[in-house]
Amino acid sequence: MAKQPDIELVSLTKRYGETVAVDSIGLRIPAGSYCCLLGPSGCGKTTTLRMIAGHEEASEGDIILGSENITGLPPAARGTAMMFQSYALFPHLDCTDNVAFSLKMRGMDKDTRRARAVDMLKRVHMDAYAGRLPAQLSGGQQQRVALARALITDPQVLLLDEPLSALDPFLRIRMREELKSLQTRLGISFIHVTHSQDEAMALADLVVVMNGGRIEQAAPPREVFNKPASAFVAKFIGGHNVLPAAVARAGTGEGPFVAIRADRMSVQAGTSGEAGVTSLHGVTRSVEYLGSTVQVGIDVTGLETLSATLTEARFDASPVRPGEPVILSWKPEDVHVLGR
Ligand SMILES: Nc1ncnc2c1ncn2[C@@H]1O[C@H](COP(=O)(O)OP(=O)(O)OP(=O)(O)O)[C@@H](O)[C@H]1O
Repeated sequence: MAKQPDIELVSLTKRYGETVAVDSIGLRIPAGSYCCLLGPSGCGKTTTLRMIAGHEEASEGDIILGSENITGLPPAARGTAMMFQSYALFPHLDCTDNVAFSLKMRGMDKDTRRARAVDMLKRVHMDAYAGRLPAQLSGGQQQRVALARALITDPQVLLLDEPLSALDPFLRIRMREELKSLQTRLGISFIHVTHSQDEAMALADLVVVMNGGRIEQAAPPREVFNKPASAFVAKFIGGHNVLPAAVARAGTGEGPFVAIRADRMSVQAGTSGEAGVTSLHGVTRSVEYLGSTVQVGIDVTGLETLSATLTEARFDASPVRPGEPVILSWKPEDVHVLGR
């Protein structure tokens, strides 16, 4: 296989009038990565993706693929392909012709392009449906055809904008696994926009957390979870309590906040004893049974509601009820000082 290229964004910016949708971002995506752009609505994920695809002109900055600056190239000349939502399939064309469409545009003869389309349909396990119209397929099957249609041009980078959002939860997880295995088999980079933390954590080699047009953190999923760079990342990723450093007595001058994983918290009923360096008095607000874990919400005066995620066994050994006073504690080594 030819060496796949890295993709690099250099001071990439997009302005719409007064609105700065993407604010001078810098990012290197190593060849063969599964990269997820993650963030809340309006943070600039889609605009970034569309600039990489060439569907949106950059206001400033560069997009480099391997050694080539592709910033000014038209979409079809970039070596990228965008997977559009399944409803963008042509309703009057069967799966084979939908997938072969861009090859037709490139002037490839009918037999060759249909053979290549069927080959691509095989890769996404849809060759048995090659002669069906999109309306005769389930949502998940349509997604696979849309995927084959994007991959038929042999892109070096596949761009996906919320590809799983229209699917039901069961199918979403199945398609998620298929996307990952397809990316691994093809060995090309996928850049996937999502607002789902779970999706990004499950799929990505590189999670890029965006906020207000900027990149808050770009790192492998475990690093984002265990060492969030900022209070925003810790809160957005979830599973953390963000506390003022002074409250956690961790005021080291490095940042105003600390994060402590919710599954590293202990909860004890009662009020006895002083709140120490690693504990706080609070009142149980909620107890949610989630199957293998129990989520306990705790109100502490002056702070946002904190949470503790306990295994069912730990909870059962020392159960607490809503309204009950509790002591919430943690180990000093579980305190992660946030940079900002
Ligand atoms: N064509 C446009 N004209 C003006 N403003 C735009 C345009 N497209 C996007 N924006 C603005 O740019 C910002 C980033 O939008 P973008 O669609 O990239 O966000 P997003 O993170 O993908 O959000 P979502 O998850 O809701 O799709 C938003 O403030 C949005 O209102």
